[in-house]
Amino acid sequence: MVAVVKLPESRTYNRQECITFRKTAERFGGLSNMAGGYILNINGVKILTSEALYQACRFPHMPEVQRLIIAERSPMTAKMKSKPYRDNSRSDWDIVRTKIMRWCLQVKLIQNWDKFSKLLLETGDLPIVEDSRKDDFWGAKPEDEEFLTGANVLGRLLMQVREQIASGKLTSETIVQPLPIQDFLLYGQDISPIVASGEYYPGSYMRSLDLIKSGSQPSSDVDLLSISKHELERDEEGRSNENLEKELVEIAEFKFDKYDSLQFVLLPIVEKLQESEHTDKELAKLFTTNLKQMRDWLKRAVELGKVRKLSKPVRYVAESQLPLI
Ligand SMILES: Nc1nc(O)c(N)c(N[C@@H]2O[C@H](COP(=O)(O)O)[C@@H](O)[C@H]2O)n1
Repeated sequence: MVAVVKLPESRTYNRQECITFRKTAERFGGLSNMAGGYILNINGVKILTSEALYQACRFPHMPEVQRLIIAERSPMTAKMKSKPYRDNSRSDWDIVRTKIMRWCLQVKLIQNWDKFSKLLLETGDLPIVEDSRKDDFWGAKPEDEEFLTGANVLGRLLMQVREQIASGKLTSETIVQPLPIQDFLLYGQDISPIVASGEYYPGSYMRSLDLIKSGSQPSSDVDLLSISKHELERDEEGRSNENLEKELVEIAEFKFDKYDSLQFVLLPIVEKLQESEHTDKELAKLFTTNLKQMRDWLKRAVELGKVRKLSKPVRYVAESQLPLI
């Protein structure tokens, strides 16, 4: 069955009554996805522009293509890199691309709060329009000196985000949740909730992700406990309730500060280290993050008394070696 995608209606804008942008060096050029200076961090991966992020989202099933796009310094080249593979974009691309673009803009905002919120608010309540020579879906094309016509979807999304800032719905503290769509992946990993600092909650930690997807946010040990209870009820892998009870207790026994967002990160790392010891490099690779970030997490886990650092060679092991399963 072929899905029919309804295209948004086209509008005509009077240039004099709008904020328009075409080149990134212009007064409002920072609104463009091509603008530099708005660095993003998704799952511990540094991404230079929202354009590169948006294009990478086409290919959750082709991590090697995502890497090619993200490795590019120039946003335009990142877009060009996606061109040869476009026919292999995720099959529901036309249905999800607008949602993905909104999510990309929210991520750009949260991780560049001061600069991007200021720029958006400086547009007042004027219509925002991407002035594009050839794209009347994301932007609007000039009719003449005065008028532009197009669906201007990017401009409309920017106006929505502006409204969300003004109403306080989006703040610098907001956690941008991953979209509830199939295969929302970066380099084969579920995309994790996004926070301003770029701190990464590994997507492999399905218990917290399940909870997030179900609409509530884990905020304390109690919530983590209830996730495990949930798992207890729906375990289909033949794991005995007794062992799962043990896991429940193990997880509950972590005494993280309730506001310590690291709780989502450290639990899966400690779980991994309960299976066997690992070096920091191995862990960084396993959790697809950089070495410095992994060392910071391990330092915190050691401080919390959950992980022991062994020497010669340096490696890590969980303090509690009790098997979880
Ligand atoms: N080719 C091109 N040149 C520019 O200067 C642009 N601003 C854009 N537009 C941006 O391209 C993205 C959409 O890409 P798809 O065509 O959907 O792959 C989006 O960020 C537009 O704002 N394109």
